[in-house]
Amino acid sequence: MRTPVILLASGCFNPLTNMHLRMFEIARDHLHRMGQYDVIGGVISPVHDAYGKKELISATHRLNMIKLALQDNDWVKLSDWEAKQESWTRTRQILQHHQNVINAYLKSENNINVNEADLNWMPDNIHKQCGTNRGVVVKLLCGADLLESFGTPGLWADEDIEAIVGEHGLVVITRLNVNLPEFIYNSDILTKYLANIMIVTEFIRNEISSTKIRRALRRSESVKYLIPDKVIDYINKYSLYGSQNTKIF
Ligand SMILES: Nc1ncnc2c1ncn2[C@@H]1O[C@H](COP(=O)(O)OP(=O)(O)OP(=O)(O)O)[C@@H](O)[C@H]1O
Ligand SMILES: O=C(O)c1ccc[n+]([C@@H]2O[C@H](COP(=O)([O-])O)[C@@H](O)[C@H]2O)c1
Repeated sequence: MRTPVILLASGCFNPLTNMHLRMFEIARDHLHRMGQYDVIGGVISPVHDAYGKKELISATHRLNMIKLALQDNDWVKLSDWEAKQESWTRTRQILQHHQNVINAYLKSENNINVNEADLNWMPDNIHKQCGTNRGVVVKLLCGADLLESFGTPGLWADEDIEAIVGEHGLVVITRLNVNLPEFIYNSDILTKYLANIMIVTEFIRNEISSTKIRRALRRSESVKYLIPDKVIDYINKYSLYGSQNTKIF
């Protein structure tokens, strides 16, 4: 029997790009082709404002843009749990929270109090898709650069990396200039849990990044077809990313 999986992408989404949405599609295709997993949902979890990364705009705006971008998406949902915590939360805790909540909910057959915020990111027809006996695994969906950041000294705790890879698992999308097999080979922890790391090769190479989108916006260059139209309208409306009086349609 296939294991039900939710793919969770945590990051800045500053702003959300078409590549963020595409990551979910290619990861789901890949996992289904492998035959071992049943991807029952996708979750986008934008980072808390307190993460404090340069140029990070408020979570309110980032959440609103994701909501607009997902309006026509029938399987990827927004989770605002991380962004609404008191402060920044480690990725390990985010994965654990989502996995615990969904499994408790499934076991209880609706009889526990799940708060509104958590109901919002759960897949539609979750009971039908999973029944009560099949535990859902929440896997971290990320790009190769995020995996590479595991090697930045002092950034991630070793025990967190071990829990993320060992208890959840990674689905990693290739990115230009990152040699994933070599990076994994050089890490003892990653090699130990190799079976839990799925590498998804994006053959239709595409280097859209939020950094490049912000740069284009600052320079009044068009970002159409790189981010969803509704997100462009929102950026225009609130003059985000230095886009005042610019032509970004
Ligand atoms: N072009 C891409 N290819 C593969 N993965 C990507 C790509 N763009 C973003 N991602 C992944 O999406 C997740 C969320 O990323 P994030 O919001 O930090 O996007 P980003 O575009 O890399 O941001 P920034 O340019 O601001 O650093 C991360 O796991 C990141 O690796
Ligand atoms: O959990 C950790 O220890 C941890 C350490 C560094 C980064 N992260 C997460 O990694 C995500 C991407 O960060 P960044 O800086 O690459 O945009 C963001 O969601 C952070 O919360 C998480």
